[in-house]
Amino acid sequence: MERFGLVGLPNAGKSSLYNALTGGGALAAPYPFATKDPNIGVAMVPDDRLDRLSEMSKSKKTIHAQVEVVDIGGLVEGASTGEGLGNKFLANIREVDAIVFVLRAFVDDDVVGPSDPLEHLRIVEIELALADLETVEKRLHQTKRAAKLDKSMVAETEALQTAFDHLSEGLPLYRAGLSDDVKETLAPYFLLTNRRVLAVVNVGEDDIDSIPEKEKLVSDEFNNAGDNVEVIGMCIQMEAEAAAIEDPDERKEILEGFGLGEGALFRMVRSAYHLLGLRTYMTTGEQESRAWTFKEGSTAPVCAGRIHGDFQRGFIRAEVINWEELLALGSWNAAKEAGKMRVEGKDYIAQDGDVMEFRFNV
Ligand SMILES: Nc1ncnc2c1ncn2[C@@H]1O[C@H](COP(=O)(O)OP(=O)(O)OP(=O)(O)O)[C@@H](O)[C@H]1O
Ligand SMILES: [Mg+2]
Repeated sequence: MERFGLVGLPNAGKSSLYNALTGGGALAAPYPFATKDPNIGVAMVPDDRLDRLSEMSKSKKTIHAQVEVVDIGGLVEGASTGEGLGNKFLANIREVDAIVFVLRAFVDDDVVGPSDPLEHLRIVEIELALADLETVEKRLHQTKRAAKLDKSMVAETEALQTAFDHLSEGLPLYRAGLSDDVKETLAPYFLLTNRRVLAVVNVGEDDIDSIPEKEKLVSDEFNNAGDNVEVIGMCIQMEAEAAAIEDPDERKEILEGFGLGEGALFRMVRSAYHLLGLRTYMTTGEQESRAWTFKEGSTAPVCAGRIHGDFQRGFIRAEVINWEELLALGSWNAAKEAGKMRVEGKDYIAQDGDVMEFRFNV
């Protein structure tokens, strides 16, 4: 399962966001370092397309895609050299697929810490870049020596040198405009900044109207990050309160009452999912309708393998139709009879929103 890691200063709202996403019971408290050990939970990826297919098929079960969320302790200036919880927490985020920055913009005198999201961003970025610099420096030292004897080490050495140059200027790698080749060469080092970032700007309850403005403030700051970064503003406190309500209709009412529309959590999970290059295909039937996650560009057999290895090994063909088209036709059988079902082979590149059924033989 893909993992998102929440990163930010103490009291930024990480645990509150974690609770809102996972329904989990992480301690959210108005003092720094409330979180010491990481909380790990599962968040559902909401998808209206799946709900509608499930309704069409009168499915007994509806199973949404899921992602894992990791809530870690707050980081402070000097974390990369051991301040606060120090380097320990950095280890907790090395293995996440995407980093979510939680940047505080709410003002509350009872909750210590700055309320300027740009100050939060500055500290978080410096600490992550410094941690990466340390990793890169150590490794560069070794590969430089090795490259003298072994020419196959040259590309790696060059990639590390490029990373070193950017990081030593305090520039996180997602802002450095690295080529795909360099990025890939660096991938085995699990660098913290060699990946995409979703930044959540956490505004106060009385400040909902300022969300677009705060989003822009932070987006502008990321102007050299290209499409490696997405920014989303929300009031985590209110989103968390709404998310705690079990009844979906009641929750909707509360969100609308707050003036929050469908709520920002759904939007956030979808953005993060998309940012990671993750896509969804669906299966639907009387037993269940289910969303399956695949990496953009995957072939039909790879998608089939998400269900079961045998589906991939013994793949023969896939029957495919776009979800909206299927919905308009009303049922799988109707689509078949109308000749709208496409038969695709092993080279087919799956598309987001495909509904598929696989034929296989093992
Ligand atoms: N948008 C908001 N407006 C007002 N208060 C908020 C908002 N978001 C979070 N808070 C409050 O701020 C405090 C800190 O939140 P939380 O514990 O989630 O932070 P954290 O980032 O997990 O901190 P730590 O790093 O110490 O674990 C909590 O009391 C929480 O209720
Ligand atoms: Mg916390």
